[in-house]
Amino acid sequence: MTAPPLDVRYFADTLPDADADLAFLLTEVAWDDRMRARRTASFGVPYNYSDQHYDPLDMPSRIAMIAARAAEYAGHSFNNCLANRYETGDNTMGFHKDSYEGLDPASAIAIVSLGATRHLVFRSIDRAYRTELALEHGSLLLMTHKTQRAWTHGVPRTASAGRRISLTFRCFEAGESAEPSM
Ligand SMILES: O=C(O)CCC(=O)C(=O)O
Ligand SMILES: [Fe+2]
Repeated sequence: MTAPPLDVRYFADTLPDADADLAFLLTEVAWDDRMRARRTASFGVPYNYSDQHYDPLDMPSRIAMIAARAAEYAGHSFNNCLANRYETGDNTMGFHKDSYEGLDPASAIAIVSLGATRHLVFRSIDRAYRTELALEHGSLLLMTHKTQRAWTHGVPRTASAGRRISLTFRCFEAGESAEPSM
């Protein structure tokens, strides 16, 4: 048996001003407390994520600049940013596949990381294979649709990890999420 291809690309040090980006996100964002495992926020087109609905919200210019940066690496633009705030190593994300419902199937999903390094663990759908990537401050990871079909991913608990924020960028087709708000 061989592991399915893990179609991801990792880039270190992609942001010119990562420390200021982190400071901005910590202080200027209205974080949502509806999820138990971590806090979230959504910018751009409306989004239904993990059973929660997020209304449309203009991207602040600092986030729009990071989206533009991610677009340079991905080769296409992004119109939603779902931010995750992990206050300590006890904040986690369980294994899941990112849904491509409403997304351009040819687009990538980008994860920009700020703050403490956390590991993104990938597990093949048949659970036979496991691999992980350290997501460092200022890094960018691109994942394709193919990756979501063959692997799940998650951010496990990490003893004594410091604060981390991830910005996940998605490209919804026609600027609309799968289930537009009424
Ligand atoms: O925080 C991370 O790096 C993982 C984010 C993620 O997988 C997601 O938002 O779907
Ligand atoms: Fe994900």
